[in-house]
Amino acid sequence: MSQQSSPTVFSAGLDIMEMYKPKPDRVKEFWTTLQDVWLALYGSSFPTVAAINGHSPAGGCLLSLCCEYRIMCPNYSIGLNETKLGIVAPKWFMSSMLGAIPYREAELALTSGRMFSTDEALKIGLIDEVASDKADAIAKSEKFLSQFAKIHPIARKLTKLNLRHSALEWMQENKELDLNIFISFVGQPIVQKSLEKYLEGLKAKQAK
Ligand SMILES: CC/C=C\C/C=C\CCCC/C=C/C(=O)SCCNC(=O)CCNC(=O)[C@H](O)C(C)(C)COP(=O)(O)OP(=O)(O)OC[C@H]1O[C@@H](n2cnc3c(N)ncnc32)[C@H](O)[C@@H]1OP(=O)(O)O
Repeated sequence: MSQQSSPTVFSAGLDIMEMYKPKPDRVKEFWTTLQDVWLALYGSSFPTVAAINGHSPAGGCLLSLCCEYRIMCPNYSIGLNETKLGIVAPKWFMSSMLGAIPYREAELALTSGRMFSTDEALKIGLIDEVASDKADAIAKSEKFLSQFAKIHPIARKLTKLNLRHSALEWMQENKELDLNIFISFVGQPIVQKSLEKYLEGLKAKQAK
């Protein structure tokens, strides 16, 4: 459950203003912080559930994909919509999605930057359950977690971390490479132009 300033947003993803005209003194910290959050959450030895009580685009969707189980409230949207911004979901965003939905669904979703409604997300397996509201999402999360009381904690932890091993190992070994890809990618004029257009679209939507 994220504690957000907007009651209808679980997480709006990365701050686009950090990628639009990025400041050289901030960009490294920005990206390595995200890498570290992913490593900590995706690689957590604890069982994790995302109670998604709001829209969850891109980085927001990624946060939920780090968890083993996703419960979402109705009438929100979720997905890795990066291509809609003219950017590319990094390899580890993609592998997080592939841990939840079949390759074919992921390919269609990622290439089109599709955002799914709660019901659509349930249908493809991007979320595991629908909750009627925030309290129900918390109750369902507790129910999911309580099943592990009967499972040996070391057996559960090693099983989870073995399943996630190759993605985690890739990141641990390639943090610097991944950072350099990010910096050179967002620095391209064509990418900056796309982000500018996307931001204009957000502002125009808000002005309506
Ligand atoms: C080979 C190459 C390999 C690798 C490439 C490397 C790197 C590139 C990949 C980087 C990965 C990126 C991940 C991301 O997370 S990108 C961010 C994606 N997020 C979005 O698209 C969300 C956009 N926002 C919305 O859809 C809506 O705002 C939302 C969240 C549904 C809420 O809607 P609503 O309540 O109606 O609010 P408004 O739309 O009116 O927005 C209010 C206000 O917030 C600003 N805003 C919204 N989201 C963001 C954001 N993510 N960053 C910055 N600002 C945001 C919006 O513009 C409004 O601002 P204002 O100042 O006008 O109040």
